[in-house]
Formats: sequence, C-alpha cells, structure tokens
Amino acid sequence: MERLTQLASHLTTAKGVSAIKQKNADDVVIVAAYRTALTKGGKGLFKDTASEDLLIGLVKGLLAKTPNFDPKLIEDVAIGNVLNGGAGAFEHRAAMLAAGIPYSAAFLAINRQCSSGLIAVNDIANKILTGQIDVGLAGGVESMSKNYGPKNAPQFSDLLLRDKEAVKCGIPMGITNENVAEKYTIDRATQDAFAAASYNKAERAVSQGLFKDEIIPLQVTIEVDNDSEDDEADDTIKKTVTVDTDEGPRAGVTAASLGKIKAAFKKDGTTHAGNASQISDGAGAVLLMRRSVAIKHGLPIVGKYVATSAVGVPPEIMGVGPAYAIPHVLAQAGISTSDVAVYEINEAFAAQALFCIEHLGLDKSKVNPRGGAIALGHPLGATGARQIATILRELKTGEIGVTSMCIGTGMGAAAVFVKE
Ligand SMILES: CC(=O)SCCNC(=O)CCNC(=O)[C@H](O)C(C)(C)COP(=O)(O)OP(=O)(O)OC[C@H]1O[C@@H](n2cnc3c(N)ncnc32)[C@H](O)[C@@H]1OP(=O)(O)O
Repeated sequence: MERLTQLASHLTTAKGVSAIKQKNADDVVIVAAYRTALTKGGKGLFKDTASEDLLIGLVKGLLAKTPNFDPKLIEDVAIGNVLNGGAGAFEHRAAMLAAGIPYSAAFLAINRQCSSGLIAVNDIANKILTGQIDVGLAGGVESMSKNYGPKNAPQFSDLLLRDKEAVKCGIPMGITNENVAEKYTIDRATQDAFAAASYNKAERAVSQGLFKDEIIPLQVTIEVDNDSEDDEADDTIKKTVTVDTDEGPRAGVTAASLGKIKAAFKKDGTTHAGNASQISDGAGAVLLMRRSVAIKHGLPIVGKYVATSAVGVPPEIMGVGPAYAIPHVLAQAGISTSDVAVYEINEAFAAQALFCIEHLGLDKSKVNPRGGAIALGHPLGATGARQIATILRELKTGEIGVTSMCIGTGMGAAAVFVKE
C-alpha cells in the first residue's frame, strides 16, 4: 500500500521548477549517455558499417565507461530505428547480445521516425516510473548509408493515394520545409544565416574538444579505392579506421558561402545541402534506472528524466512539430520556456527550426549551443539519443534542458531533463 501511494504521488508528477529539481528515490535517472561520431551517409567512414555493428561498438563502449555497472541489471532495452526492416528488431536484439548484455534483458525495436531514439528513452523511463523495471537501456541507430533511398520510400495503397489528407504523409521531407518557408515567409537569406550559425557553433565546439567526452570511438572496416601504383585494376581494398570525430562540421562557413549552393528539392526553392540536415550514420545510447538503484550500486548520476510528449501536426508542414510538442511537455512539467537553460532542437531544416524558435519566442543563444543537425548530421532514429548525450554535457548542475524534434509524417516530440 505504501508503495502504491508512493507510486501514485510520483505518477501525478509534482510540477514546477523546484518540484522537478527535487531528488526522490523513485526518480528515473540517467547514469550514462554516449553516442558515436556522426558520419556522412554514403561517403563517410561508417559507409560500410551495418547499424547493428554501430550499436555493438557503442554499447560496449558505454558499458566500459560505466565500470561499476553490472549489465545483468538491465531488464529491458529499447532501440529506435527508422530505416531497417521491422525497425531492426532482429539484428539490434542480436547486437545487444554481442555487446555483452545478457539474454535475460528483453528487447524492443521502436520506430516513431525521427524521434525514435527519444521515444525509446520515453519507453524505458515509463517502465521505470510505473515499477515494471528498475534498469533499462535506450537508444537509437541509423545507417542511412545502407538503408536510405528509393527502396525505403513510402509505398501507399491506391486508397491512401486517393485520400487528399492521408497522401500528405508521403510528401518528401525537403518539400515540407519549402512549405514551412513559404507559409511563414522565411526567406533563403534568413535560413542561410541560421545554418551558418549552426556550422560556426559546431566548429567552435569541435575546436574546443567539447564532443570528445560524449563520443565513443569505434574501430570499423571501410572499403576504399585501391590506389596502389603497381595495381592497374579498378578495385577496392579494406582498411581499418578509428572513427571518433563528426564529419559534418566545416570551418569558415558563412551565409554568403551557403548562398551559392543550388536548391535541392524544388526549382527556385530555398532548401539546399548547406541549410538542411545531412544524410548521416550514427548511434546514441542512454542508460536509465531508478535513483535508488543507482545509489545502491554507487553509480554516477548525470541527469534526471522528467517527461516526454508527442503531438500531431499537419504532415505537409511537419517541421513545425517542436513548436507544439515543447509547450505540451513544459505544461506536463509545470514549467515555462524561460525556466529552460538549453534547448536541443533537431535542425531537420533551417526554416523548420527557425519557425519553432520564433513561434515559441526562444532565446536563440539557448538553442543548440554546440550546433545542430545542419552542421553535425541527423541519423534519423539515432538523433533523439544523440541530442540527450549532447544536452547533458551542455547543461550545468541543476539546470533544465529540453530536447525536441519534428517527425516526418506530421508530429513533434519533446522531453525535459534536469542536469544532476
Ligand atoms: C523529421 C525530420 O527530421 S525530416 C529530415 C530527414 N532528413 C532528410 O530529409 C535529409 C535532408 N537532406 C538531404 O536530403 C540531403 O542532405 C540534400 C539533398 C539536401 C543534399 O544532399 P547531397 O547533395 O548529397 O549533399 P552533400 O552533403 O553531398 O552536399 C553537396 C555539396 O553541397 C555543398 N555543401 C554542403 N554543405 C555545405 C556547406 N556547409 N558549405 C559549403 N558547401 C556545402 C558541397 O559542395 C557538397 O559537396 P562536398 O561534400 O563534396 O563538399
């Protein structure tokens, strides 16, 4: 009975800044949050690495960096993924075994498109909050190199194609951004200035080594052209490389330099390779548990999970998602936009991110201080977990952070965390 009363009080989440900052035995806390480097889809160093192999390396690395933690404590694993068949249910379950997680931990593959990694965290957190489990691992992974392209384009039935609302769920992502830019009059120069700022922030963060702590280096094999002069044949050789650095950030990007890039999705459009999130490969993982369990095992606590929300928005302007998901999750937590120290908002496209920032009246200096997906990359299902790994290092003790993204078929998701 006492436990039920405790649980009931917890599920009706005490609201407000001081309430969410309180430390309770039943809190869901984050003990570790790491990611791989993000590489360029189709041409980067992970181009030949399967999503399951990204996960194996990442989870092994996370466990190695959490020395007092016994993986036998993990009761459930949820991994977000967008492009693999069945969201990677087979290969990513197998990857967990290969990474050293015992078979006794259950496994769930999650696909809520670009928010999949965040929704995986939400799933594990909810299971801890309701007493179903005490410890779980959540994350996301994507090999856009291997799985992005026409073979993964949506296939709609004739019935769907004839339904003028339903068919909007199949609008190409770049066109949804053109729609946002047109509807809210966000011109190309404004988008390019925002994108250049994203590159400049990422460049600064890289030069200061700020991502080093969150990236687990991975050793992978890559096929490269055989340049040997003795060998005239047009063939490839395999090389082993260590991947520890994001490939997206570039030095010296300006709005003027971006102004020269051709529109990618529409003649006379405003969206292009420099102001859109890049096709990328990568993975992120977050180890969650009940605070009392973390304390019992002497594990470091890096953050407290507070709440997640997902909402629907019109599919043809899906990029507006965070503008509606963020107020929803802030209301759940009983806080306002000004209580938040850092926002990690997925930059699927510059116009999309700009609309959300303007609509919510956010202080731009609080949004993506280390750059977002335009500069760093956006490996779809991995992005939610990647943003959590980043935001927990951007926040200072006691500060509140919000992570959010738009979702391709017309949704937005957002979550609130407190830095321990
Ligand atoms: C819910 C959601 O989150 S929806 C979002 C889902 N994700 C997407 O839809 C992906 C969106 N992005 C894309 O589709 C692709 O990145 C595109 C179509 C915009 C561009 O694709 P590509 O042409 O293959 O881009 P690529 O990265 O190769 O860049 C092409 C060229 O643009 C130029 N370029 C790109 N970025 C820059 C920059 N910052 N500065 C200068 N030049 C640049 C370069 O010349 C580059 O060639 P390089 O790599 O040899 O230097």
